[in-house]
Amino acid sequence: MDKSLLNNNEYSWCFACGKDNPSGLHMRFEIDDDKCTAYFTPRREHQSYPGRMHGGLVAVLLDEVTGNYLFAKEGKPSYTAKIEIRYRQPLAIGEEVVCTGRELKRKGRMVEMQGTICKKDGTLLAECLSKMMIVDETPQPSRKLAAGEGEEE
Ligand SMILES: CCCCCCCCCC(=O)SCCNC(=O)CCNC(=O)[C@H](O)C(C)(C)COP(=O)(O)OP(=O)(O)OC[C@H]1O[C@@H](n2cnc3c(N)ncnc32)[C@H](O)[C@@H]1OP(=O)(O)O
Repeated sequence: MDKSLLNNNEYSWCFACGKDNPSGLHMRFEIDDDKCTAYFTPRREHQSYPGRMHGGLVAVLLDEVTGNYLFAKEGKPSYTAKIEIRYRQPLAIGEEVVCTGRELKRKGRMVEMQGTICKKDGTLLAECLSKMMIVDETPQPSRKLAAGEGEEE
């Protein structure tokens, strides 16, 4: 993959992985031939009921680790068209988890992905099956965001 893509300012505000997003999760990834891996420790601000990560944010982890695999492999964006999640056990606040995204199969631009989140001992906490549509968008040229851009008045 062209690593400059990840430094492109157009992508650096992604809620899950953008380095410039102060409210984001700041996920980081390792890309192998057949999978993408991310390590993440939920913090208190990610909580729903006491001690457990919000389910919507668990979905973000799964969506991102699968989407990032394709982003790295294809060098262009893919949009989530469908995602189905099985929440098996809570993600505990303060306990690191391992997120993994893999491609299952593809037909044309539509790719079926599998995502998992496990404890470090391998216990499965959550998993997803998703469909992602690869789009033929050339990444936008990198540009410096003007101060305050994207913020509400
Ligand atoms: C910074 C780096 C970050 C990297 C990681 C990112 C991870 C996060 C990803 C996201 O958050 S993406 C944002 C959330 N998702 C969206 O905003 C997607 C919104 N939906 C769309 O934009 C469009 O619906 C979509 C691009 C998914 C598809 O539109 P298209 O115009 O390209 O396709 P079209 O609707 O013409 O359908 C093409 C084919 O796909 C099929 N299809 C479309 N959606 C489907 C679906 N959901 N399930 C099954 N099939 C589907 C459709 O039936 C059709 O089949 P046929 O070719 O056989 O006719």
